[in-house]
Amino acid sequence: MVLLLLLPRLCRAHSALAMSTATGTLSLQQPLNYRAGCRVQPVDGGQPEDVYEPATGRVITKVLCSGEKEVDLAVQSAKAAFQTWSRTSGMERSRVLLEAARIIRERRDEIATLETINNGKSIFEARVDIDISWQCLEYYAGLAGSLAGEHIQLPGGSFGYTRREPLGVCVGIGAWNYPFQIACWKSAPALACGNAMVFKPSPFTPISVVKLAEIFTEAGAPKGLFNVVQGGAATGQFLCHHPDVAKISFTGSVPTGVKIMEMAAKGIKPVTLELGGKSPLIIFSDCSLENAVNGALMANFLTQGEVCCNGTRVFVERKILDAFTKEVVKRTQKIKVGDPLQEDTRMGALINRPHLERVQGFIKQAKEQGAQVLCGGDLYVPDDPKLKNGFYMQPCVLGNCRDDMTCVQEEIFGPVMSILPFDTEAEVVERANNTKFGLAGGVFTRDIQKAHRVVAALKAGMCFINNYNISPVELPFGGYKSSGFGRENGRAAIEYYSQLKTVCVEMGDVESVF
Ligand SMILES: NC(=O)c1ccc[n+]([C@@H]2O[C@H](COP(=O)([O-])OP(=O)(O)OC[C@H]3O[C@@H](n4cnc5c(N)ncnc54)[C@H](O)[C@@H]3O)[C@@H](O)[C@H]2O)c1
Ligand SMILES: C[N+](C)(C)CCCC=O
Repeated sequence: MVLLLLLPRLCRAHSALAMSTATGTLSLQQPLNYRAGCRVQPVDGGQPEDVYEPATGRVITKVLCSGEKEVDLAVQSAKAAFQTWSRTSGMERSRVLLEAARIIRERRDEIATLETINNGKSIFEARVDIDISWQCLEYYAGLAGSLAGEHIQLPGGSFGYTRREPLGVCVGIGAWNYPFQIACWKSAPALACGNAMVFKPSPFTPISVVKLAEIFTEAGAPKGLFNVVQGGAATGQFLCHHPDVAKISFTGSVPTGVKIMEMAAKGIKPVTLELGGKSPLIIFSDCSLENAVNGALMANFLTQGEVCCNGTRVFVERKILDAFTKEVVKRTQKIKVGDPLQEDTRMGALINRPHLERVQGFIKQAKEQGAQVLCGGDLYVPDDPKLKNGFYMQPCVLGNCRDDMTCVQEEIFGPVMSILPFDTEAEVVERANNTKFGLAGGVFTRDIQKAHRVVAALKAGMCFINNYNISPVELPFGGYKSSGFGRENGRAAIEYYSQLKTVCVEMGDVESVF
């Protein structure tokens, strides 16, 4: 049965999906832009682009890319909302964020289902993403009421104080791997600080973020506080160049990050860049092997390996190389690939056909360069006929890798783990840092001094000891080197969505030097 949603303009009602939505059945016709508290069709823009369900390869809707006029309308809508929102107290903002968090929690399954259908990740994981999303809103709701400056005493009873003020209209540009979560990681601190936002998701995953926009409105946010424009590079450029935009927060690839920074430089706009990675995971022989194997799987195979902070360079101390490799291969072969809406599936479909082919190309090149495929790497065609055009592959473990191979140097953004033996701590730290990236890193060992020594030496923004890829929203997340700068989550993100005003107050007479 095809579920057809013909709801052209949805200003009040939240558009609930039937929870029985199954793989291969969803078809959407709702507008995907959101402005001034309503779903709207863009007033200008280019050709519609197909939006896929990766699990089946079906087109589920078309996205209309917003042009310059639509982008301007969205920015003006945000600017108007900013006038009122920026004057509210932190406690008032907190209430809206808490209510939005509550609604997300209530609609967890519905949003997770949409995310799974549009992204291809398993429903099991999508639910975790939605949990992290509402937790993020709750966390910044908690901080909103305590945002404050300081009071500084000066000579003669004079004093100064600082005010933490919002920036204005912030732009969020997202990648396709965590569509809803990325939008929450950006909007929650932005709105908590008193900003308004225009968000542009990836054109591959345009759907779930509009749900977030509806939820903010339903939670009591002023109309226009959170707007959505759709499209790719051209739409993103209109946003970045817009003179009324105060800040750009970007999640995506390094090459696009460079372009974003160049555009932002022209307008002296601050940027947060959450970019790619090729992170090291270091397994010492004194680790718990079971935990290390679990950690390596977590570091490589969530969301079909399409995760920025994945620990894809797995350095294993030679003494345990065989035991670790044997176990990791055995466990990888057991990962259930298939229909992402099935409860027991643990790996769904990659985002689209070109990306699947790109990942396959990396594996082919790895073999040509001397790597050994220890398991997986082939395309996977599920038995279910409705899934036969989906974008599946078997998770892959590569052995016999060297640091100079392309599979070890470049971000593959797919389910491909490279195993690299090492002998000493000094050697592995040097090799781990020998990369242009610096997003994350991990260490497995029972030696607590060694663990802290090694993470201190890693040139990476997010380090894990004896775990990998967990995401408490209380912890700042972001990169070193080419993986970007600025931080999302934690108290640190407040710095990137606010500015400090200093007020100097004279309590005596002015002593003029003239
Ligand atoms: N560090 C992080 O937190 C994080 C999180 C998720 C993904 N990523 C990275 O994202 C990449 C994969 O995502 P992707 O393929 O969507 O990246 P991408 O750079 O192709 O696109 C990201 C976003 O930028 C937009 N865009 C593209 N060109 C633009 C331009 N010239 N001006 C303005 N906007 C433009 C896209 O439409 C999309 O919304 C990987 O490298 C991954 O590591 C990083
Ligand atoms: C939630 N994770 C797994 C830490 C991923 C964060 C976003 C990176 O792509």
